[in-house]
Amino acid sequence: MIEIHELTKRYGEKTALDQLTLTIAPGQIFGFLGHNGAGKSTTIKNLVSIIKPTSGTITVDGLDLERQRQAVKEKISYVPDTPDIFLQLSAMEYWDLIAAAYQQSETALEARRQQLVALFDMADHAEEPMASYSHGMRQKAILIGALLPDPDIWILDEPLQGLDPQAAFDLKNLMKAHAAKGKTVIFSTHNLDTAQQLCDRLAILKQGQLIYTGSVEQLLAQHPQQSLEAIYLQMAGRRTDDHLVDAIEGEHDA
Ligand SMILES: Nc1ncnc2c1ncn2[C@@H]1O[C@H](COP(=O)(O)OP(=O)(O)OP(=O)(O)O)[C@@H](O)[C@H]1O
Repeated sequence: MIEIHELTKRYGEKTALDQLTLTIAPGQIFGFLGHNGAGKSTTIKNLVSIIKPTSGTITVDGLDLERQRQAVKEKISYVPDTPDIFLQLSAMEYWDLIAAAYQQSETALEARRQQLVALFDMADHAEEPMASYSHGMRQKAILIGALLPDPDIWILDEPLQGLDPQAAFDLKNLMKAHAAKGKTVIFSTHNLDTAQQLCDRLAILKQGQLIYTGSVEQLLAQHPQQSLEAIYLQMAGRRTDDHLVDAIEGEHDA
């Protein structure tokens, strides 16, 4: 169980996250939605303790993230919002680095690595430097590294970004299987279809504030006859009409 209590993050005068309070139970796929700059990555970076909150607390299975950071980190794997890291390493060197950080059986890690490499079709590229990879290949290499130790909580910042349809399909199935085992998957996305397909619960953020938390089904039931896209755009406070598009492109058929 993850409990976020009144989490606030300020950058100078800018409040990126404002008193966020949320509970995320095990056995769920939990999605963060929000426009650019809404505070999704800020929430995620606090959860994986890459940044420190200005105020507020996070506990994971009763452990306080601030005071018991190492114990919490061992429960979590993280995919950052950009895969452009450790580019001088080959994927194999990067995975070795990750594996060494976890106190797990080498045989089990190696078996899981081989399965993930086969699934994401990365065997032919594993020895090449990640600098030579396409965006999607880097994303796959980072994903394999994050999923290798298989901790209870996966925290994935826009994990489907840049993946080909096969890899996206496989990752979505891995996420569902992890949650079905009673574990936790937290991710952010801009893709509403993906959110609808995957999320047991979602949180919608707007300018650092939580404006909705609940299931997609509950949200749709509160707004009968409307698509998730229309509901989301209204809640996030943006236009759903076309007058700015028309101003650029002229009248068009929808
Ligand atoms: N290091 C930083 N310094 C100053 N402001 C920051 C910093 N990181 C984020 N912000 C600001 O905090 C706010 C929230 O940013 P965040 O990256 O969490 O948004 P996001 O919802 O993940 O957006 P996106 O969908 O574009 O990735 C934005 O206004 C952003 O400009």
